[in-house]
Amino acid sequence: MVNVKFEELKAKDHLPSPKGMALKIIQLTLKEDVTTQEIAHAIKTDPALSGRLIKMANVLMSYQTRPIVSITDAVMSLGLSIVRNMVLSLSLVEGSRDGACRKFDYQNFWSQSLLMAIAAKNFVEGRRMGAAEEMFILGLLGQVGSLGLATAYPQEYSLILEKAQAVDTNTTLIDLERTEFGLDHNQLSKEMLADWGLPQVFQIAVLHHENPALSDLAEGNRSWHILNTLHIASYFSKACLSHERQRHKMVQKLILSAARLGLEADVFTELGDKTVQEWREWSKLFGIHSTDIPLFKEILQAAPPTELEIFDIGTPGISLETCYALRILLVEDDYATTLVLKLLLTKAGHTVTTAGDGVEALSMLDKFMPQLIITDWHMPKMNGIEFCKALRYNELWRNIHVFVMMTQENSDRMEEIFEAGASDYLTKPVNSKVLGARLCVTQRMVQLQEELKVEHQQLRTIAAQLAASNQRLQQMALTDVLTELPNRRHANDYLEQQWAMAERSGRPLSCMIVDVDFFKKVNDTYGHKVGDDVLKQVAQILRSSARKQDMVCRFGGEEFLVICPDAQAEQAYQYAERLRQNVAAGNTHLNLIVTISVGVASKAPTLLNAEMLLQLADKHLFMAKEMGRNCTVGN
Ligand SMILES: Nc1nc2c(ncn2[C@@H]2O[C@H](COP(=O)(O)OP(=O)(O)OP(=O)(O)O)[C@@H](O)[C@H]2O)c(=O)[nH]1
Repeated sequence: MVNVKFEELKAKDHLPSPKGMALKIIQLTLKEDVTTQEIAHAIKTDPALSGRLIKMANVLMSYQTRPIVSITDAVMSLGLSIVRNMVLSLSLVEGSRDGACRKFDYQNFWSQSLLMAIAAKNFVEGRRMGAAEEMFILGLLGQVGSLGLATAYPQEYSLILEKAQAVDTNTTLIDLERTEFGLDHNQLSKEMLADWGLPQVFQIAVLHHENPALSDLAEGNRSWHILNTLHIASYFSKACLSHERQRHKMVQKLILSAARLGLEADVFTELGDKTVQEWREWSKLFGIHSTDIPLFKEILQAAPPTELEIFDIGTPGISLETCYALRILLVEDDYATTLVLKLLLTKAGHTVTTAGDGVEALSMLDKFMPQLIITDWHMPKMNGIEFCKALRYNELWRNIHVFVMMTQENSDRMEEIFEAGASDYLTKPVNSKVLGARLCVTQRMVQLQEELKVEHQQLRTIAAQLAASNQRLQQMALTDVLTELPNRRHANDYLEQQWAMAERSGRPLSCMIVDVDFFKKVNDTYGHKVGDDVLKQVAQILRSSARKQDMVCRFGGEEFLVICPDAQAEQAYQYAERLRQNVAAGNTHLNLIVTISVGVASKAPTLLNAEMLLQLADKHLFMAKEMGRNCTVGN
């Protein structure tokens, strides 16, 4: 449809096109077997064109030390295709300085196109991304469709421009053009470039340069860079030629859009001023007007970009998906790059904090513990490599994931960043798809780390609970439930231990078996419950009467065993007597008179083991019972 419309316009010869000698030269360049001499000869037949071409070649090739003095020289230095496009551009400018469209400002059109051309050339030079001479031509012809509409439909386009200016939005102009002519100025530019034989990548760039988000070019490839450079160059030219208040706002956005292409704020500011200066010089060459524009540094000082404004920079679409939001610390000295990256990451759902250099970043780590740090390589005070090393030397920070951002030129020094401890790298300008992919891997790793941490914590809690319940179980296994005294098993173990120690050290050891007298009677008379209470009270008296190092145990039924380390027979006997008297004097349940009989045994050479010591104590207990109870029998 668009193509049909274009063919119609072309057939009627209504579009601006190279005329006369220029047309002949262009046709000549399309011949496969054409020689440099033939082209040079053809150009020379038009002295005015030759003069402009040599001037233009010298300005474009200003980085060459040797000036271009002849047409042959120009064709040799610039190549056939660039010379051809230069002839085309010069011829168009020459042939369309004014026209019949009343509302179309022809002077301003070429003035802005020239500014766009120089900007495109300089922005590409600044990043070494492509042929600057080609970008110049692309910039110059980038809006040629508007001139085309003004030439083909002077009256109708005048009315449309009037209507569009009333609402003052570009979308409206495009809509009006489509409705009125069946194609808009960008579509017409594309068709005209295609007709003149300019490469397809240029055609796509002019078609989408006002809104690059509409193209489906893969971010980061050459075509994407050409399109976005043209977009910024176009926006730059509009900003420069707009009113002061409007310009301030546009420059802020411009700085941030340029950062997306890897042009840091300082570099971009310098390039901007250089472009304006060159524009004034070039304007003389093309015979078109230029105006005074303040230095970009001054514009920015008056209104630096703020975080709020970054949400409206109209940069190419971003496709970062977040499955797991990360805490990210961004360390970068260029504020424009910082703002743009922060926007990318925040939009993707991550929490982002920023630092201007490594020293500031380190001082922030105690308060903001990031899961990922994205740091620039080149920074003042402490560069990215030193920063990485500082992180890896610290116990608390060594597990933080770190991406180091590097320029294309640094890519051969990549091993340095990994040696310093970086987890990964990003090439500037950061490609949002690459960043998204790297983040996805980091998100998965951080998520696993966090899950592991939780699992470890749960395991530690379970282990602590197990240890506590084991201890309780062990305690229960060794404790008598009724009296809460160590039980017979515990008593036997302890006695064995003490026996072994006494054997080794030669120190004394005694034990005593305590038995409640006539206990059956208590049970029979008062019942089992009262019997239990009496046993508990006797246990209590025995425990409170014992020395620190003695162990009082329930040995079974109404029998207790008291193990007395470091006690001679004599001492043990006295101690047993004291126990017996305390029990007899104790206030027991229902004022019952409770007495005990005690059999004491002390370690002696005739006793070979703990078992024999116990047997002796039991024998003495039996004797005490025989003697009428409530008494003590010892060695
Ligand atoms: N209430 C209660 N009685 C118990 C417990 N363990 C053993 N007995 C009782 O203690 C009594 C011990 O009786 P005997 O062995 O005949 O001895 P005794 O009546 O104390 O007489 P002598 O030891 O000869 O003075 C038995 O009736 C057992 O049932 C217990 O945990 N609680």
